[in-house]
Amino acid sequence: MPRATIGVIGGSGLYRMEQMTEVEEVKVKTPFGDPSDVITIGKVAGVPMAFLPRHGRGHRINPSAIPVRANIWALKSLGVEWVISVSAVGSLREEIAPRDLVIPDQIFDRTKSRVNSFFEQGIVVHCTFADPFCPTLSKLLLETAREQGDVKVHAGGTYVCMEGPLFSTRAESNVYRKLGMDIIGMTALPEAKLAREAELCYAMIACATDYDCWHTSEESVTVEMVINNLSANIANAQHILQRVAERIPAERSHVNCDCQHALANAIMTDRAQIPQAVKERYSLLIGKYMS
Ligand SMILES: CSC[C@H]1O[C@H](OP(=O)(O)O)[C@H](O)[C@@H]1O
Ligand SMILES: Nc1ncnc2[nH]cnc12
Repeated sequence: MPRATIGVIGGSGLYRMEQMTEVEEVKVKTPFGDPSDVITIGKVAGVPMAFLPRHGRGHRINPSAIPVRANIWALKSLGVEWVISVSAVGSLREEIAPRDLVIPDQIFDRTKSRVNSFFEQGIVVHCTFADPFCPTLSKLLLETAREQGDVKVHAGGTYVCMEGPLFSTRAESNVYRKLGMDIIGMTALPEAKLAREAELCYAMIACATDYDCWHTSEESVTVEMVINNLSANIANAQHILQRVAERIPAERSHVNCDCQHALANAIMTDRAQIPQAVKERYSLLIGKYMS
């Protein structure tokens, strides 16, 4: 299997990495079923990168049905340490206009029916999740995005993750604004949680495509609106991915961030009481903590 330390999860509008060379397609099997699609591994700006479209090519998978555990597990098993999510979002702020980019720093959970953890039975794990995005990777994305010049980039912001697939009501949209949320989407969770449990550094390029439905002088969000604004957004995001690839440290162990040690103090269960079968099932994630 080819390997890469950088993984990109493409959202709405990003189903392939056009600038990737030496491309190989890999089908990864995981204990949690098949990922959303084959993973393409190749080089971007000479740097190995893995790419997975979260809704599958052709946008076949609903936000609530994305096999997120399989996606994150598959990336981890290919050697990925850094995950960049590209996501379409609605704006809940006047100053975040459609086609702007946001590098968010917080998430608020409004999902209802999602599996949020790898760990089911036989082991109890509580990871710290106060800061859901990796500060190191977010800073790199922000600096790189700011060099784009022709696009407005917002530093930080709270992404409210709704269940979907319908967009919000106007009442919900207004409440999110009052609560201090900045952008809205349907996919950051459980992706960010599972990335944390897998000790991956996870950050997001959020592409604002619409003003959701709170804005009194703009039309309420439609898929057509999202698609029209996405093409410009995705072109910008692809440039950023190309530039950031060269800047991501080759050796993550030299970086001062907690993501890579997320399980170090999180496993509650007495090691002697974790069944051998559970240790083996999760060895990709917990193996280094079991000896
Ligand atoms: C097509 S608009 C709604 C859709 O777009 C976003 O997806 P992603 O985060 O994968 O770019 C949003 O979360 C919804 O899934
Ligand atoms: N307004 C919106 N609500 C939820 N997800 C979105 N993705 C893009 N725009 C969105």
